[in-house]
Amino acid sequence: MRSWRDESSTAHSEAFSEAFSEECDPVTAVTDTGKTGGKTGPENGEASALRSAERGAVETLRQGLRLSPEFRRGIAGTLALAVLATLGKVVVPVAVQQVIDRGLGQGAPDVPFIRDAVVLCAVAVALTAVCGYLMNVRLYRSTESGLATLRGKGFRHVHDLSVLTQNSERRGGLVSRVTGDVDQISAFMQWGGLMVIVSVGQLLVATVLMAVYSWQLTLLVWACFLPVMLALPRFQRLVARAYTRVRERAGDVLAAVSESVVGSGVIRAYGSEDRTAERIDRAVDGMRAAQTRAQKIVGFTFPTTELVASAAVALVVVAGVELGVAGSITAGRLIAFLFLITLFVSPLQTATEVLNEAQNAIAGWRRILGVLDTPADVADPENGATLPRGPITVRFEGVGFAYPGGPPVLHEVSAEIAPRTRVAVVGETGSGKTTFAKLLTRLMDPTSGRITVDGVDLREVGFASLRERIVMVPQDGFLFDSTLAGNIRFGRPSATDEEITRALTELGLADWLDGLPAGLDTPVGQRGESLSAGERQLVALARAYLADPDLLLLDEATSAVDPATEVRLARALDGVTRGRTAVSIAHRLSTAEAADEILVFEHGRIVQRGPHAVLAAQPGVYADLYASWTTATTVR
Ligand SMILES: Nc1ncnc2c1ncn2[C@@H]1O[C@H](COP(=O)(O)OP(=O)(O)OP(=O)(O)O)[C@@H](O)[C@H]1O
Repeated sequence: MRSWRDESSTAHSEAFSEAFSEECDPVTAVTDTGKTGGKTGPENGEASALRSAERGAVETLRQGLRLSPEFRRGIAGTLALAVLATLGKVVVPVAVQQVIDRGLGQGAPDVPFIRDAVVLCAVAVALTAVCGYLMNVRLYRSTESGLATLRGKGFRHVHDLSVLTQNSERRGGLVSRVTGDVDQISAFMQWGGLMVIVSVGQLLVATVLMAVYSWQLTLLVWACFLPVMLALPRFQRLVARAYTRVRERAGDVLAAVSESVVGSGVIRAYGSEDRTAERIDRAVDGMRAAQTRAQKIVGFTFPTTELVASAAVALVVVAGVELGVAGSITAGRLIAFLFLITLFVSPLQTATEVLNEAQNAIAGWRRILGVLDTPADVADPENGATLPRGPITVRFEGVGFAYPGGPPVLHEVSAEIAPRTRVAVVGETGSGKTTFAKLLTRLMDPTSGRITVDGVDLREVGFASLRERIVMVPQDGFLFDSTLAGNIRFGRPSATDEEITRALTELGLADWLDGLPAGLDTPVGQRGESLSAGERQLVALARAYLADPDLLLLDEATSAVDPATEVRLARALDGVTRGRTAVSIAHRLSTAEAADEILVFEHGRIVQRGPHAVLAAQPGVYADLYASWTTATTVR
C-alpha cells in the first residue's frame, strides 16, 4: 500500500523536472543539426491545454485509457483475481462463526468439523494471498506497458511540435508533462484504480454478509459510518489543496537551489551569498510548514475512522448481546460480525488517499492529452519529393511570416540564392534574419508566399531528404555530455574515428585536436562546459561538415573569442562552406566581406543586396552597419 509520503516525493520529482528541464533543453539539442522537424501551427499549446481542461473527468479517463490500450489488456482476469482476493477476506469471519456455532455448539466440541474448518480456512487464506500476488503482478505489467506507450507517444509528440509551440509552452513544462504527469497516472493505475474497485467490492461483500448475520446491527454500523462517508469528499478536497501547496513550496525550494547552483558565479562575484542562503532558508521553511500542515490534515483521517470504528464495535457489542439474549443472533454470528466491521472500515481509511490519487491522475491525463492534442502541422508530406544531391538553388517568392498572434515580421521577401554561393544575411537586431533562416530549414512555414529548393516547394520535400540536404548550425551548438568524437559524430552517426580525424584535418583543426588531452576521446562535459565558447563552435562546424549538406545555414555566434581560436574558426568556416550553398547570419565584418552576396534586412524586408565592396560604397543600412563594425573593431 502506498503512503502519503509518496505524495510528497512525487511533488519533489515534479518540481525538480520543472526546475531543471529548462537547463537540459532537449529540444534545442536535437534541432541543432536540423535532424528533427519543427512544426508550426495556427493553434498553439495554450489553446489545446484550454480545451483539455474543459474535458470532464470521465471523458478524460476514457480518452486516456484509449491512448494506451495496454492498460485494459487482461483486465477481466485481473478483476476476477481482485474479486477472489476480496471474497477470500470473508473466509476467516465465516469460519469463526461456523466453528463457534457448530464446532463448539452444544455438548462436546466437534473436533473433526473444527479441524476441517481450520484446514479449509488456511487453504482459502493461502489462495487469497496467491490471488492478491497475481493480481498485483498483472496490474503492474499492464500499467507499465501502458505508461511506456504514453511516455513514448508524449516524447515523440513533443519533438514534433513546432518551435513556436515549444516557445509558448515552456519547454520545461512540456518535459514535465511526459515525466511528472505520467508518474501521477502511474500511482493511480498501479494501486488506486483497482483499490477503488476492491474497496467498493469489500464494502458490499462485508455489508451483505453482515446483513445475513443481523440486519439490525448492519443498520447500526451504517448509521455510525454514514457521516464519515459524507464528509470524505470535502476532506479529500482539503488534502488535495494541502498537497498542491506542498508541491508549490517544493517548486520554490528547487527553483531557489537550482538558480543558486547555475548562477553561483554571479552570486560570488557580487558577494550575495547571504541573500541567496536566506532565500533558500525561506523556501525550505515554507516547504516544512506546508508539509507539516498537510500531514496534520492527513493524520486526521486514520484516528477519526478508528474512533468511529471503536464506537461502532462498542454499540454492536451492546446491541448484539441484547439481540443474543432475545435469541435473534448466535454468539458465533456476533463475533464474526465484529470481524466484518474491520473489513468494512479499511476501505474508508484508504478512501481519501485513493480519491486524491484519482484526482491527480485525471489532472495528469488532462495535461498529457493537452500536449497530444496540440497539432503538429508542419508535417512530413506523404510521398514527399527526394532532392538529388548537388549544390542547391533557393528561391524565396513573396514570403511573408507572422508569429501566432503577433504582427507580420517578414514582408514580401523575394530572393534567389544561386548554387555554390556564400550569402551573408545582415541587419539590425529584430530585423527578421533568424526568422528567414528558420523558414529556410522548415522549422516553420511561411504565412504567405513560398520557398523553393531546386524548384520544389519546401513543403513538398520529404523530411528525410530535407534534413540530409539542409543543415543549420545554430549560434550556440548544443553539445552532449560525451566525448569530442561522440559530439561530432552526431552529424553522421556512421562516421569512424578516422573519418572524424580527417574531417578535422580538412577544416585545418588538426593542431587543435593534437593539443586536446585525450584527442577525440576528450570528454566535453555537460553542454560542452569543458570547452571554451570558440571550441564549442569548432565542434558544431565539424559536425555540420561531417553531415555534408548541400545547403548550410550558419547562425554566427556573437561571442568574442581569442585571436588563435578566431583564426581557427575562420579557417573552419571557409572549409565547411566551400563548394556548397551557404547562408550565414553574419555578426562579423569578416563574414560579410568574404560573402559572394549580402542580403540586408530591415524591418522584415530585404532593403539592399550585393557584394560587400558595392554596398559599403553606397549610403544605406549596410554602410551604417559597416561603420559600426569598423568602429567596434578599432575600439577593441
Ligand atoms: N518565437 C517568437 N514569437 C513571437 N515573435 C518572435 C519570435 N521570434 C522572433 N520574434 C519577433 O520577430 C521579429 C524578428 O525576429 P528575428 O529573431 O528573426 O530577428 P533577428 O534579425 O534574427 O534578430 P537578432 O539579430 O537579435 O537575432 C522580432 O520583432 C522578434 O521580436
